[in-house]
Amino acid sequence: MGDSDLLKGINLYLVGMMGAGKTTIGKILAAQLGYGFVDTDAVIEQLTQKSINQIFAEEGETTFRQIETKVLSEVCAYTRLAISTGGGIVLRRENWSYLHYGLIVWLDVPVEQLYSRLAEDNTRPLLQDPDPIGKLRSLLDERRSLYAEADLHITPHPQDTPNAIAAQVLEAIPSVLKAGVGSRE
Ligand SMILES: Nc1ncnc2c1ncn2[C@@H]1O[C@H](COP(=O)(O)OP(=O)(O)O)[C@@H](O)[C@H]1O
Ligand SMILES: O=C(O)C1=C[C@@H](OP(=O)(O)O)[C@@H](O)[C@H](O)C1
Ligand SMILES: [Mg+2]
Repeated sequence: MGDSDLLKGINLYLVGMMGAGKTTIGKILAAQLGYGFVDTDAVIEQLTQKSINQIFAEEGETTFRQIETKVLSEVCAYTRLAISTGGGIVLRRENWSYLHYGLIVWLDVPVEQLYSRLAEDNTRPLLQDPDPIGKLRSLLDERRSLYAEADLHITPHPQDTPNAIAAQVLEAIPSVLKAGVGSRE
């Protein structure tokens, strides 16, 4: 069953750290809203025909960030999408001008949990570091105040399933819509 009128067609953007569950929960939210689903990393991989690891290794993070901004600038022109972003989308000020066309949701998950989810995962180039937990901590320190610019701040409990977290997001949406989100005023 789709809750298609909840957001009145406005896009929903998930932001937050690597491993927060943006890709996983974005898919569930899209289905529940009756929206399309877009993952900016997946679009970047399709467009370049390279994995995120390959782009970082062969072209560097700056080029990745340029492509990410281009993809976001194009995706934001559509409506009725749930969009899972990459964890670093908040870094470029220009990206906020696109994100703010929609409702921005921060999935705020503790570093220990991010680490336990990603410890065996080698698809996050920024975590290919001798001290991945320290790296997660320092990235979160740099980004916390940026994530906090989101319209909605969700702090799931460690044992919450993706479905339960999606339900928390849907439940919280009406309260923030009253604040005029999506109107760019
Ligand atoms: N609520 C959750 N509980 C347990 N595992 C989760 C949860 N959300 C995501 N995961 C797992 O954590 C990993 C990272 O999730 P992902 O959706 O790719 O995060 P992100 O896109 O934010 O980096 C995946 O293996 C996913 O299955
Ligand atoms: O936090 C980051 O800077 C990044 C997060 C990744 O996406 P996820 O947040 O979906 O893991 C991906 O965009 C890239 O590896 C960089
Ligand atoms: Mg992701």
